[in-house]
Amino acid sequence: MEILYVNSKEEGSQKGYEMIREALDNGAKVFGLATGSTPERLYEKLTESDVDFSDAISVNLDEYVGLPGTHEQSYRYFMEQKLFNQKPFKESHLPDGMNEEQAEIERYEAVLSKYPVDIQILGIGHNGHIAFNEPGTALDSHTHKVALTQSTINANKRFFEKESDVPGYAYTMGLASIMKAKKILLLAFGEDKAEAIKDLVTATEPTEDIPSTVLVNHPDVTIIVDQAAASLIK
Ligand SMILES: N[C@@H]1[C@@H](O)[C@H](O)[C@@H](COP(=O)(O)O)O[C@@H]1O
Repeated sequence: MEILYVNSKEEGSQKGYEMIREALDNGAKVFGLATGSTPERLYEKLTESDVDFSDAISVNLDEYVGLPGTHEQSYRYFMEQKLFNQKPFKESHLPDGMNEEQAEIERYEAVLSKYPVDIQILGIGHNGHIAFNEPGTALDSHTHKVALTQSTINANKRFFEKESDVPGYAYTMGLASIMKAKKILLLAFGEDKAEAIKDLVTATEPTEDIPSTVLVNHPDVTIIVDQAAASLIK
């Protein structure tokens, strides 16, 4: 696990941008994408550049259950606004929050088998969740439906008018699905991520209590942290 210390979100987003470009230049075809505030600046940098994803495929980590892709808080809508409208991919895949559970799990697993991820961008939740894999998720999990924890609902309610509007469930790639990516790039910015980063980088083996620790066994993980997120490990 390589840790890249940067001074700011801006510098970290620039580094992330460079790594994505490098992957593309080196022939990466499938990009695993994440939502949330963490990769926003990185996506902005991609949209401002001359990068061309028209031969590439994107697959996203997760989606809220019950929100159609046209809903402003859906992750599909987020990706369209932040990246896809400006930089279209040949195909962009996200879980479909409106599809029935079993059908959606099967459909998305087929997508992931068809398109193995070359480079996966990840953020991290306060409780160490990655994608929507909450503490207690099996380390060998694949795409599944998850009940969001109160901690995650609290963190995400800022995007909704009121807390009761936050969906209680999501479809998410599992921890084993994420581990299949050839390369993983986890970004964390801000003091509120310091605890989660400490839990991750001090872990010696994976534990279900802290989903991010599954990454300890991945051969190619880079973590980009700003000073605030690194404040408990430096
Ligand atoms: N499902 C997403 C995660 O993929 C994301 O990493 C996390 C952190 O979000 P933020 O980057 O806004 O802190 O939030 C959500 O729960």
